[in-house]
Amino acid sequence: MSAKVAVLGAGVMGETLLSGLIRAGRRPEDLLITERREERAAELRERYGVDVVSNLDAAKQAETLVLVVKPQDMPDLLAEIAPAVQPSQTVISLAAGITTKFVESRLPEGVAVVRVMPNTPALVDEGMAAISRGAHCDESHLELAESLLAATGRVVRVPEKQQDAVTAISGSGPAYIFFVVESMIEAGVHMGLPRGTATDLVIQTVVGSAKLLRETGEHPTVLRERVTSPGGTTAAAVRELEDHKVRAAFLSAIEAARNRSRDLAAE
Ligand SMILES: NC(=O)C1=CN([C@@H]2O[C@H](COP(=O)(O)OP(=O)(O)OC[C@H]3O[C@@H](n4cnc5c(N)ncnc54)[C@H](OP(=O)(O)O)[C@@H]3O)[C@@H](O)[C@H]2O)C=CC1
Ligand SMILES: O=C(O)[C@@H]1CCC=N1
Repeated sequence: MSAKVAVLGAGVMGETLLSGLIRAGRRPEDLLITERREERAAELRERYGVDVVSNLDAAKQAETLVLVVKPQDMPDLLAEIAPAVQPSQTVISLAAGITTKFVESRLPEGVAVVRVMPNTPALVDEGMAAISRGAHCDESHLELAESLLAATGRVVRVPEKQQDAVTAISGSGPAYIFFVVESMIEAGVHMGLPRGTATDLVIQTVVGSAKLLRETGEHPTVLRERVTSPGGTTAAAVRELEDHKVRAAFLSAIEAARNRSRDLAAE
């Protein structure tokens, strides 16, 4: 068995990981991908110079199998690869809600399974991934998963019982930020700013605020207070956000994502 890494299901997240591995210096000949639709397979072959093979061939040829299909497609994928998977291989699942137990129970006894929750900023090497060990993992399997995910950003280890909450925070999180960005741009346009100007203002404000959080290490409340002059504009805005229960809405939204993650394995 070669040291190949196979990405099974190269949609949004699979391609994000694949492109990160190539940017980090992995040779296309050490990578394999699988795809259901021929036109998508051709596009990826052309873009990255990687071989596209069947799921079964990927399971026969690669030492590491990274499963990146939708949770609902996992049972079929696992049934397809199970006859070829051996305990010497490492299986890394990126699917929301799918537990290591779910994967282990559908593969031969003893296969090491690592559960990962990545996010799409990995496309610009600013990803946040959380990894958890399955029943048959040792340190080497976790280090293998870390080395793959570190190609596209930060990696932390979490107990698997935290993965549904992680999914709701950092997995889905970019969507909440984009929702805020869209809302702020629309507000700017509503007040008469050209759309391009509003977009530039909002994006730089988000990037600058994120850097301020990361580089100062200050609590967000402290940073928000620094923006909030007494009796000023920010205080007027924050009062509206509180009146509209935006904080409570975030709590409910993120709990809904967590609950959805819990339900996904049962579908
Ligand atoms: N998008 C995100 O931000 C994140 C996604 N994830 C997880 O990543 C996984 C993929 O999500 P995402 O990339 O958004 O979804 P996509 O639908 O974009 O990607 C899934 C890909 O897998 C293909 N596929 C499905 N079944 C098979 C199969 N049996 N063999 C080979 N390929 C197959 C799909 O083909 P087809 O188009 O024909 O269905 C599709 O191209 C999910 O489990 C999700 O929970 C995790 C974190 C973040
Ligand atoms: O929406 C989803 O289900 C996936 C998992 C986390 C982000 N996207």
